[in-house]
Amino acid sequence: MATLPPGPSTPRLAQAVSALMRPGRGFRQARARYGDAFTINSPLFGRALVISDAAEIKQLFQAGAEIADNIEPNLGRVLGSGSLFALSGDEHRRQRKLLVPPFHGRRLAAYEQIMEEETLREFASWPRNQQFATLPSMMRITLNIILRAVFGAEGAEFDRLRDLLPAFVKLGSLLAVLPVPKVDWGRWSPWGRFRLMRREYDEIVERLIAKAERDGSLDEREDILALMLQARYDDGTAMSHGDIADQLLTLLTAGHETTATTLAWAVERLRRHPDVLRDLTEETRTGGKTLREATILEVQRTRPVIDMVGRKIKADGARLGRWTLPRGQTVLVGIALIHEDPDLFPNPRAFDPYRFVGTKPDLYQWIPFGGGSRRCLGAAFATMEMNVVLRALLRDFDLIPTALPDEPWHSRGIANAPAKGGLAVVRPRTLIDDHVTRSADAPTAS
Ligand code: HEM
Repeated sequence: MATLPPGPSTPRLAQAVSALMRPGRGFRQARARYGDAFTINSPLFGRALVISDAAEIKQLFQAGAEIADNIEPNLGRVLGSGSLFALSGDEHRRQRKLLVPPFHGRRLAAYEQIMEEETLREFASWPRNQQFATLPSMMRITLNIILRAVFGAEGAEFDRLRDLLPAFVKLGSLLAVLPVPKVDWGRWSPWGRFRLMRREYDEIVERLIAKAERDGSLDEREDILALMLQARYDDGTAMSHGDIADQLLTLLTAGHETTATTLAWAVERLRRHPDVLRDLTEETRTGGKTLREATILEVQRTRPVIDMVGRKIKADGARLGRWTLPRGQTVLVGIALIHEDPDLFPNPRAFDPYRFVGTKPDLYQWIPFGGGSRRCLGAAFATMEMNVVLRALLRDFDLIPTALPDEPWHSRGIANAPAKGGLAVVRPRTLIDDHVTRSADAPTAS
Protein backbone atom coordinates (compact mmCIF):
# COMPACT_ATOMS: atom_id res chain seq x y z
CA MET A 1 0.00 0.00 0.00
CA ALA A 2 1.26 3.48 -0.88
CA THR A 3 2.35 5.82 1.84
CA LEU A 4 0.07 8.78 1.58
CA PRO A 5 0.71 12.02 3.46
CA PRO A 6 -1.13 12.57 6.76
CA GLY A 7 -4.37 14.50 6.91
CA PRO A 8 -7.35 15.30 9.13
CA SER A 9 -8.42 12.32 11.24
CA THR A 10 -12.03 13.45 11.77
CA PRO A 11 -14.59 10.83 10.67
CA ARG A 12 -15.65 10.69 7.00
CA LEU A 13 -19.11 12.07 7.55
CA ALA A 14 -17.86 14.98 9.63
CA GLN A 15 -15.37 15.85 6.88
CA ALA A 16 -18.15 15.78 4.28
CA VAL A 17 -20.56 17.87 6.35
CA SER A 18 -17.84 20.41 7.06
CA ALA A 19 -16.99 20.62 3.32
CA LEU A 20 -20.64 21.36 2.54
CA MET A 21 -21.17 23.80 5.43
CA ARG A 22 -17.91 25.70 5.05
CA PRO A 23 -16.60 25.15 1.56
CA GLY A 24 -12.86 25.55 1.17
CA ARG A 25 -12.15 25.96 4.86
CA GLY A 26 -11.29 22.31 5.60
CA PHE A 27 -8.76 22.20 2.75
CA ARG A 28 -7.16 25.47 3.87
CA GLN A 29 -6.87 24.27 7.45
CA ALA A 30 -5.42 20.94 6.31
CA ARG A 31 -2.86 22.68 4.11
CA ALA A 32 -1.85 24.96 6.97
CA ARG A 33 -1.34 21.94 9.21
CA TYR A 34 -0.02 19.23 6.86
CA GLY A 35 1.54 21.11 3.95
CA ASP A 36 0.66 21.26 0.26
CA ALA A 37 -0.38 17.58 0.06
CA PHE A 38 -2.60 15.73 2.51
CA THR A 39 -5.06 12.85 2.66
CA ILE A 40 -8.77 13.25 3.28
CA ASN A 41 -11.41 10.67 3.97
CA SER A 42 -14.80 11.42 2.44
CA PRO A 43 -17.97 9.36 1.89
CA LEU A 44 -17.94 10.27 -1.81
CA PHE A 45 -14.24 9.81 -2.66
CA GLY A 46 -12.96 7.51 0.09
CA ARG A 47 -9.31 8.07 1.04
CA ALA A 48 -8.14 10.69 -1.43
CA LEU A 49 -4.81 12.42 -1.91
CA VAL A 50 -5.24 16.19 -2.19
CA ILE A 51 -2.47 18.02 -4.06
CA SER A 52 -1.79 21.73 -4.54
CA ASP A 53 1.85 21.84 -5.69
CA ALA A 54 2.08 23.42 -9.15
CA ALA A 55 4.48 20.83 -10.63
CA GLU A 56 2.43 17.88 -9.34
CA ILE A 57 -0.82 19.36 -10.64
CA LYS A 58 0.75 19.91 -14.06
CA GLN A 59 2.01 16.34 -14.12
CA LEU A 60 -1.44 15.00 -13.23
CA PHE A 61 -3.22 17.09 -15.86
CA GLN A 62 -0.68 16.10 -18.52
CA ALA A 63 -0.77 12.38 -17.70
CA GLY A 64 -2.42 10.25 -20.38
CA ALA A 65 -5.83 8.65 -19.74
CA GLU A 66 -4.04 5.32 -19.17
CA ILE A 67 -2.36 6.84 -16.08
CA ALA A 68 -4.99 9.18 -14.63
CA ASP A 69 -8.57 9.52 -15.81
CA ASN A 70 -12.13 10.19 -14.80
CA ILE A 71 -12.88 10.07 -11.13
CA GLU A 72 -16.39 8.72 -11.85
CA PRO A 73 -18.32 10.40 -9.07
CA ASN A 74 -22.11 10.56 -9.05
CA LEU A 75 -22.15 13.05 -11.90
CA GLY A 76 -22.41 10.20 -14.38
CA ARG A 77 -25.40 8.81 -12.54
CA VAL A 78 -27.02 12.22 -12.43
CA LEU A 79 -26.33 13.25 -16.03
CA GLY A 80 -26.54 9.83 -17.71
CA SER A 81 -24.04 7.18 -18.73
CA GLY A 82 -23.37 8.93 -22.08
CA SER A 83 -22.38 12.21 -20.41
CA LEU A 84 -18.77 13.37 -20.82
CA PHE A 85 -18.56 13.38 -17.03
CA ALA A 86 -19.30 9.64 -16.97
CA LEU A 87 -16.91 8.57 -19.73
CA SER A 88 -13.26 7.56 -19.63
CA GLY A 89 -10.43 6.78 -22.05
CA ASP A 90 -11.19 6.30 -25.75
CA GLU A 91 -14.94 6.71 -25.34
CA HIS A 92 -14.44 10.08 -23.65
CA ARG A 93 -12.07 11.18 -26.43
CA ARG A 94 -14.52 10.01 -29.13
CA GLN A 95 -17.49 11.90 -27.67
CA ARG A 96 -15.49 15.01 -26.77
CA LYS A 97 -14.22 15.33 -30.33
CA LEU A 98 -17.81 15.68 -31.53
CA LEU A 99 -18.67 18.26 -28.89
CA VAL A 100 -15.71 20.60 -29.34
CA PRO A 101 -16.69 22.36 -32.63
CA PRO A 102 -19.76 24.25 -31.26
CA PHE A 103 -17.55 25.83 -28.61
CA HIS A 104 -14.85 27.36 -30.77
CA GLY A 105 -14.21 30.01 -33.39
CA ARG A 106 -17.02 31.22 -35.64
CA ARG A 107 -19.62 29.05 -33.92
CA LEU A 108 -18.81 30.60 -30.57
CA ALA A 109 -19.09 34.13 -31.97
CA ALA A 110 -22.61 33.30 -33.16
CA TYR A 111 -23.75 33.08 -29.53
CA GLU A 112 -22.73 36.64 -28.59
CA GLN A 113 -26.01 38.09 -29.85
CA ILE A 114 -28.03 35.61 -27.74
CA MET A 115 -25.92 36.48 -24.71
CA GLU A 116 -26.52 40.22 -25.11
CA GLU A 117 -30.27 39.77 -25.70
CA GLU A 118 -30.81 37.53 -22.68
CA THR A 119 -28.78 39.86 -20.48
CA LEU A 120 -30.77 42.93 -21.47
CA ARG A 121 -34.06 41.06 -21.13
CA GLU A 122 -33.21 40.18 -17.52
CA PHE A 123 -31.69 43.56 -16.65
CA ALA A 124 -34.99 45.24 -17.60
CA SER A 125 -36.47 43.70 -14.42
CA TRP A 126 -33.69 44.79 -12.05
CA PRO A 127 -34.85 46.98 -9.17
CA ARG A 128 -33.26 50.42 -9.09
CA ASN A 129 -31.66 52.00 -6.02
CA GLN A 130 -32.64 49.05 -3.89
CA GLN A 131 -30.59 46.11 -2.64
CA PHE A 132 -31.22 42.73 -4.31
CA ALA A 133 -29.43 39.40 -4.77
CA THR A 134 -28.03 39.08 -8.30
CA LEU A 135 -27.55 35.30 -8.26
CA PRO A 136 -31.17 34.33 -9.15
CA SER A 137 -31.02 36.83 -11.96
CA MET A 138 -27.64 35.57 -13.21
CA MET A 139 -29.07 32.03 -13.08
CA ARG A 140 -31.96 33.04 -15.35
CA ILE A 141 -29.59 34.78 -17.78
CA THR A 142 -27.20 31.82 -18.03
CA LEU A 143 -30.05 29.28 -18.22
CA ASN A 144 -31.77 31.14 -21.04
CA ILE A 145 -28.48 31.58 -22.90
CA ILE A 146 -27.50 27.94 -22.70
CA LEU A 147 -31.06 26.80 -23.56
CA ARG A 148 -31.07 28.95 -26.68
CA ALA A 149 -27.52 27.94 -27.62
CA VAL A 150 -28.43 24.28 -27.23
CA PHE A 151 -31.93 24.20 -28.75
CA GLY A 152 -32.17 27.27 -30.97
CA ALA A 153 -35.72 28.48 -31.51
CA GLU A 154 -38.03 28.89 -28.53
CA GLY A 155 -41.39 27.06 -28.21
CA ALA A 156 -43.57 25.00 -25.87
CA GLU A 157 -40.82 22.44 -25.13
CA PHE A 158 -38.36 25.23 -24.52
CA ASP A 159 -40.73 26.89 -22.02
CA ARG A 160 -41.23 23.62 -20.14
CA LEU A 161 -37.45 23.08 -19.96
CA ARG A 162 -37.02 26.61 -18.66
CA ASP A 163 -39.33 25.68 -15.75
CA LEU A 164 -38.04 22.16 -15.22
CA LEU A 165 -34.29 22.67 -15.40
CA PRO A 166 -33.64 24.92 -12.38
CA ALA A 167 -35.20 22.39 -9.96
CA PHE A 168 -33.62 19.49 -11.87
CA VAL A 169 -30.15 21.07 -11.77
CA LYS A 170 -30.49 22.08 -8.12
CA LEU A 171 -31.45 18.57 -7.03
CA GLY A 172 -28.91 16.92 -9.36
CA SER A 173 -26.15 19.17 -8.08
CA LEU A 174 -26.86 18.11 -4.51
CA LEU A 175 -27.25 14.41 -5.35
CA ALA A 176 -23.93 14.52 -7.18
CA VAL A 177 -22.08 15.11 -3.94
CA LEU A 178 -24.03 12.58 -1.85
CA PRO A 179 -23.44 8.84 -1.88
CA VAL A 180 -26.14 6.86 -3.74
CA PRO A 181 -28.35 5.06 -1.17
CA LYS A 182 -28.29 1.25 -1.28
CA VAL A 183 -32.09 1.10 -0.82
CA ASP A 184 -34.54 2.60 -3.33
CA TRP A 185 -36.96 4.77 -1.32
CA GLY A 186 -39.32 5.25 -4.27
CA ARG A 187 -40.71 8.26 -6.07
CA TRP A 188 -40.86 10.58 -3.06
CA SER A 189 -37.20 10.19 -2.21
CA PRO A 190 -34.78 12.72 -3.74
CA TRP A 191 -33.44 10.09 -6.19
CA GLY A 192 -37.03 9.07 -7.05
CA ARG A 193 -38.01 12.68 -7.74
CA PHE A 194 -34.86 13.10 -9.77
CA ARG A 195 -35.73 10.06 -11.91
CA LEU A 196 -39.21 11.49 -12.64
CA MET A 197 -37.71 14.79 -13.75
CA ARG A 198 -35.19 12.95 -15.90
CA ARG A 199 -38.00 11.00 -17.59
CA GLU A 200 -39.81 14.23 -18.43
CA TYR A 201 -36.57 15.79 -19.71
CA ASP A 202 -35.95 12.75 -21.98
CA GLU A 203 -39.47 12.97 -23.42
CA ILE A 204 -39.06 16.67 -24.21
CA VAL A 205 -35.66 16.13 -25.86
CA GLU A 206 -37.03 13.23 -27.90
CA ARG A 207 -39.81 15.53 -29.20
CA LEU A 208 -37.24 18.25 -30.04
CA ILE A 209 -35.06 15.72 -31.88
CA ALA A 210 -38.06 14.47 -33.85
CA LYS A 211 -38.92 18.07 -34.81
CA ALA A 212 -35.31 18.80 -35.80
CA GLU A 213 -35.14 15.65 -37.95
CA ARG A 214 -38.19 16.89 -39.89
CA ASP A 215 -36.58 20.32 -40.31
CA GLY A 216 -35.61 20.73 -43.98
CA SER A 217 -33.07 23.44 -43.10
CA LEU A 218 -31.26 21.61 -40.31
CA ASP A 219 -27.90 22.26 -41.95
CA GLU A 220 -28.44 26.02 -41.67
CA ARG A 221 -29.08 25.94 -37.93
CA GLU A 222 -26.41 27.07 -35.44
CA ASP A 223 -27.81 25.40 -32.30
CA ILE A 224 -25.93 22.59 -30.64
CA LEU A 225 -28.75 20.05 -31.00
CA ALA A 226 -28.71 20.56 -34.78
CA LEU A 227 -24.90 20.27 -34.84
CA MET A 228 -24.99 17.05 -32.82
CA LEU A 229 -27.61 15.47 -35.07
CA GLN A 230 -25.36 16.10 -38.06
CA ALA A 231 -22.06 15.21 -36.39
CA ARG A 232 -20.41 11.91 -37.30
CA TYR A 233 -17.81 9.81 -35.48
CA ASP A 234 -14.64 8.85 -37.37
CA ASP A 235 -16.36 5.65 -38.54
CA GLY A 236 -19.21 7.67 -40.09
CA THR A 237 -21.89 6.75 -37.53
CA ALA A 238 -24.21 9.27 -35.87
CA MET A 239 -24.74 9.88 -32.15
CA SER A 240 -27.58 7.90 -30.59
CA HIS A 241 -30.56 9.89 -29.28
CA GLY A 242 -29.73 8.71 -25.75
CA ASP A 243 -26.17 10.03 -26.01
CA ILE A 244 -27.44 13.33 -27.42
CA ALA A 245 -29.88 13.69 -24.50
CA ASP A 246 -27.10 12.97 -21.99
CA GLN A 247 -24.65 15.41 -23.60
CA LEU A 248 -27.23 18.18 -23.88
CA LEU A 249 -28.13 17.74 -20.22
CA THR A 250 -24.41 17.86 -19.42
CA LEU A 251 -24.08 21.18 -21.24
CA LEU A 252 -27.26 22.61 -19.72
CA THR A 253 -26.19 21.77 -16.19
CA ALA A 254 -22.42 22.35 -16.45
CA GLY A 255 -22.91 25.62 -18.27
CA HIS A 256 -25.53 27.26 -16.15
CA GLU A 257 -24.88 27.41 -12.42
CA THR A 258 -21.08 27.68 -12.64
CA THR A 259 -21.24 30.76 -14.85
CA ALA A 260 -24.03 32.38 -12.82
CA THR A 261 -22.25 31.92 -9.48
CA THR A 262 -19.03 33.36 -10.93
CA LEU A 263 -20.97 36.41 -12.14
CA ALA A 264 -22.56 36.85 -8.70
CA TRP A 265 -19.04 36.73 -7.22
CA ALA A 266 -17.93 39.37 -9.72
CA VAL A 267 -20.63 41.70 -8.40
CA GLU A 268 -19.68 40.86 -4.81
CA ARG A 269 -15.96 41.53 -5.43
CA LEU A 270 -16.37 44.71 -7.47
CA ARG A 271 -18.63 46.42 -4.94
CA ARG A 272 -15.91 45.92 -2.34
CA HIS A 273 -13.16 47.30 -4.60
CA PRO A 274 -14.36 50.73 -5.69
CA ASP A 275 -11.05 51.67 -7.35
CA VAL A 276 -11.20 48.67 -9.65
CA LEU A 277 -14.90 49.28 -10.24
CA ARG A 278 -14.25 52.89 -11.22
CA ASP A 279 -11.46 52.02 -13.68
CA LEU A 280 -13.48 49.16 -15.10
CA THR A 281 -16.58 51.28 -15.60
CA GLU A 282 -14.56 53.96 -17.33
CA GLU A 283 -12.84 51.40 -19.56
CA THR A 284 -16.12 49.75 -20.56
CA ARG A 285 -17.78 53.06 -21.33
CA THR A 286 -14.92 54.03 -23.61
CA GLY A 287 -15.10 50.73 -25.46
CA GLY A 288 -12.15 48.92 -23.83
CA LYS A 289 -12.01 45.37 -22.46
CA THR A 290 -8.48 44.68 -21.18
CA LEU A 291 -9.23 45.29 -17.50
CA ARG A 292 -12.60 43.54 -17.79
CA GLU A 293 -10.92 40.40 -19.12
CA ALA A 294 -8.33 40.60 -16.33
CA THR A 295 -11.11 41.09 -13.76
CA ILE A 296 -12.87 37.91 -14.89
CA LEU A 297 -9.59 36.01 -14.48
CA GLU A 298 -9.08 37.47 -11.00
CA VAL A 299 -12.65 36.73 -9.87
CA GLN A 300 -12.13 33.13 -10.92
CA ARG A 301 -8.74 32.97 -9.22
CA THR A 302 -9.96 34.35 -5.89
CA ARG A 303 -13.46 32.84 -5.97
CA PRO A 304 -13.24 29.58 -7.98
CA VAL A 305 -16.81 28.27 -7.85
CA ILE A 306 -15.62 24.67 -8.17
CA ASP A 307 -12.91 24.17 -5.62
CA MET A 308 -11.55 20.79 -6.69
CA VAL A 309 -11.28 18.44 -9.65
CA GLY A 310 -10.33 14.80 -9.36
CA ARG A 311 -8.68 11.98 -11.24
CA LYS A 312 -8.50 8.25 -10.59
CA ILE A 313 -5.12 6.54 -10.99
CA LYS A 314 -5.41 3.83 -13.65
CA ALA A 315 -1.94 2.22 -13.51
CA ASP A 316 -0.19 0.33 -10.74
CA GLY A 317 2.63 2.19 -9.05
CA ALA A 318 2.02 5.43 -10.96
CA ARG A 319 4.54 8.15 -10.02
CA LEU A 320 3.16 11.58 -9.24
CA GLY A 321 5.77 13.97 -7.92
CA ARG A 322 6.77 12.66 -4.49
CA TRP A 323 4.14 9.93 -4.52
CA THR A 324 3.93 6.39 -5.85
CA LEU A 325 0.26 5.59 -6.16
CA PRO A 326 -1.70 2.35 -6.50
CA ARG A 327 -4.27 1.75 -9.23
CA GLY A 328 -7.63 3.08 -8.07
CA GLN A 329 -6.18 5.87 -5.92
CA THR A 330 -8.23 9.06 -6.07
CA VAL A 331 -6.30 12.32 -6.43
CA LEU A 332 -8.02 15.65 -5.89
CA VAL A 333 -6.57 18.93 -7.11
CA GLY A 334 -7.18 21.80 -4.67
CA ILE A 335 -8.12 24.64 -7.04
CA ALA A 336 -8.50 27.31 -4.38
CA LEU A 337 -5.27 26.08 -2.75
CA ILE A 338 -3.05 26.55 -5.81
CA HIS A 339 -4.75 29.88 -6.51
CA GLU A 340 -3.57 31.01 -3.08
CA ASP A 341 0.05 29.96 -3.55
CA PRO A 342 2.11 33.14 -2.90
CA ASP A 343 4.95 31.88 -5.12
CA LEU A 344 2.59 31.84 -8.08
CA PHE A 345 0.32 34.77 -7.18
CA PRO A 346 2.03 37.32 -4.92
CA ASN A 347 -0.23 38.65 -2.14
CA PRO A 348 -2.71 35.93 -3.11
CA ARG A 349 -5.62 36.93 -0.87
CA ALA A 350 -5.78 40.40 -2.46
CA PHE A 351 -8.32 40.98 -5.23
CA ASP A 352 -6.06 42.58 -7.81
CA PRO A 353 -7.18 42.26 -11.45
CA TYR A 354 -4.19 44.37 -12.54
CA ARG A 355 -1.99 41.30 -11.99
CA PHE A 356 -3.50 39.85 -15.18
CA VAL A 357 -3.34 42.99 -17.32
CA GLY A 358 -0.99 42.44 -20.24
CA THR A 359 -0.30 38.82 -19.33
CA LYS A 360 -2.08 35.53 -19.78
CA PRO A 361 -2.27 33.09 -16.87
CA ASP A 362 -0.46 29.76 -16.96
CA LEU A 363 -3.27 27.25 -17.53
CA TYR A 364 -1.68 24.74 -15.16
CA GLN A 365 -1.62 27.28 -12.31
CA TRP A 366 -4.80 29.27 -12.95
CA ILE A 367 -7.21 26.34 -13.07
CA PRO A 368 -10.86 27.28 -12.36
CA PHE A 369 -11.77 25.23 -15.46
CA GLY A 370 -9.64 22.22 -14.46
CA GLY A 371 -6.96 21.08 -16.89
CA GLY A 372 -5.61 18.67 -19.48
CA SER A 373 -7.76 16.50 -21.73
CA ARG A 374 -10.78 16.85 -19.44
CA ARG A 375 -10.53 20.64 -19.07
CA CYS A 376 -13.89 22.41 -19.16
CA LEU A 377 -15.32 22.18 -22.67
CA GLY A 378 -17.26 25.41 -22.19
CA ALA A 379 -14.40 27.58 -20.87
CA ALA A 380 -14.35 29.91 -23.90
CA PHE A 381 -18.16 30.03 -23.98
CA ALA A 382 -18.34 30.89 -20.26
CA THR A 383 -15.61 33.53 -20.55
CA MET A 384 -17.41 35.21 -23.43
CA GLU A 385 -20.70 35.04 -21.54
CA MET A 386 -19.24 36.62 -18.40
CA ASN A 387 -17.65 39.30 -20.51
CA VAL A 388 -20.94 40.15 -22.25
CA VAL A 389 -22.94 40.26 -18.99
CA LEU A 390 -20.36 42.38 -17.17
CA ARG A 391 -19.99 44.70 -20.16
CA ALA A 392 -23.76 45.33 -20.18
CA LEU A 393 -23.87 45.79 -16.42
CA LEU A 394 -21.08 48.37 -16.36
CA ARG A 395 -22.35 50.10 -19.48
CA ASP A 396 -26.03 50.38 -18.48
CA PHE A 397 -25.88 50.74 -14.69
CA ASP A 398 -23.86 52.37 -11.96
CA LEU A 399 -23.03 49.56 -9.55
CA ILE A 400 -22.93 51.14 -6.10
CA PRO A 401 -19.94 50.15 -3.89
CA THR A 402 -20.53 48.89 -0.37
CA ALA A 403 -18.77 48.78 2.99
CA LEU A 404 -20.54 45.54 3.94
CA PRO A 405 -18.28 42.63 4.95
CA ASP A 406 -17.30 40.10 2.27
CA GLU A 407 -19.99 37.54 1.53
CA PRO A 408 -18.88 34.13 2.80
CA TRP A 409 -18.82 30.99 0.65
CA HIS A 410 -22.00 28.95 0.43
CA SER A 411 -22.01 25.46 -1.06
CA ARG A 412 -24.86 24.78 -3.50
CA GLY A 413 -23.63 21.19 -3.93
CA ILE A 414 -21.24 21.45 -6.85
CA ALA A 415 -20.75 25.20 -7.15
CA ASN A 416 -19.82 27.57 -4.33
CA ALA A 417 -21.75 30.84 -4.39
CA PRO A 418 -21.63 34.06 -2.37
CA ALA A 419 -23.82 33.32 0.66
CA LYS A 420 -26.10 36.32 0.16
CA GLY A 421 -26.37 35.77 -3.57
CA GLY A 422 -24.07 38.63 -4.64
CA LEU A 423 -26.06 41.57 -3.27
CA ALA A 424 -26.17 44.63 -5.49
CA VAL A 425 -27.56 48.13 -5.58
CA VAL A 426 -27.71 49.61 -9.06
CA ARG A 427 -28.68 52.94 -10.52
CA PRO A 428 -29.53 53.09 -14.20
CA ARG A 429 -27.32 55.29 -16.29
CA THR A 430 -29.24 58.05 -17.97
CA LEU A 431 -28.66 60.12 -21.06
CA ILE A 432 -27.57 62.91 -18.71
CA ASP A 433 -24.80 60.61 -17.38
CA ASP A 434 -23.71 59.92 -20.95
CA HIS A 435 -23.68 63.60 -21.71
CA VAL A 436 -21.67 64.36 -18.55
CA THR A 437 -19.17 61.58 -19.36
CA ARG A 438 -18.78 62.83 -22.91
CA SER A 439 -18.31 66.44 -21.79
CA ALA A 440 -15.80 65.37 -19.16
CA ASP A 441 -13.89 63.32 -21.74
CA ALA A 442 -13.85 66.13 -24.27
CA PRO A 443 -10.62 68.13 -24.46
CA THR A 444 -10.97 71.46 -22.67
CA ALA A 445 -10.64 74.59 -24.77
CA SER A 446 -7.80 76.79 -23.66
C1 HEM B 1 -17.45 29.86 -15.03
C2 HEM B 1 -18.05 28.82 -15.58
C3 HEM B 1 -17.52 27.41 -15.54
C4 HEM B 1 -16.65 26.81 -14.67
C5 HEM B 1 -15.95 27.45 -13.47
C6 HEM B 1 -16.48 25.44 -15.10
C7 HEM B 1 -15.65 24.53 -14.48
C8 HEM B 1 -15.45 23.24 -14.92
C9 HEM B 1 -14.55 22.29 -14.30
C10 HEM B 1 -13.70 22.57 -13.08
C11 HEM B 1 -14.62 21.14 -15.01
C12 HEM B 1 -13.84 19.85 -14.73
C13 HEM B 1 -12.53 19.91 -15.48
C14 HEM B 1 -11.51 18.85 -15.12
O1 HEM B 1 -11.89 17.78 -14.61
O2 HEM B 1 -10.31 19.08 -15.34
C15 HEM B 1 -15.57 21.35 -16.09
C16 HEM B 1 -15.90 20.40 -17.02
C17 HEM B 1 -16.84 20.60 -18.01
N1 HEM B 1 -17.53 21.76 -18.28
FE1 HEM B 1 -17.34 23.52 -17.32
N2 HEM B 1 -17.27 25.23 -16.21
C18 HEM B 1 -17.92 26.40 -16.51
C19 HEM B 1 -18.77 26.62 -17.57
C20 HEM B 1 -19.14 25.68 -18.50
C21 HEM B 1 -20.00 25.93 -19.65
C22 HEM B 1 -20.62 27.27 -20.01
C23 HEM B 1 -20.15 24.73 -20.29
C24 HEM B 1 -20.94 24.40 -21.52
C25 HEM B 1 -21.60 25.23 -22.24
C26 HEM B 1 -19.36 23.75 -19.57
C27 HEM B 1 -19.23 22.44 -19.93
C28 HEM B 1 -18.37 21.53 -19.34
C29 HEM B 1 -18.22 20.16 -19.79
C30 HEM B 1 -18.97 19.50 -20.93
C31 HEM B 1 -17.25 19.57 -18.97
C32 HEM B 1 -16.73 18.14 -19.02
C33 HEM B 1 -15.47 18.10 -19.87
C34 HEM B 1 -14.90 16.70 -20.05
O3 HEM B 1 -15.10 15.84 -19.18
O4 HEM B 1 -14.24 16.47 -21.07
N3 HEM B 1 -18.76 24.37 -18.50
N4 HEM B 1 -16.06 22.64 -16.03
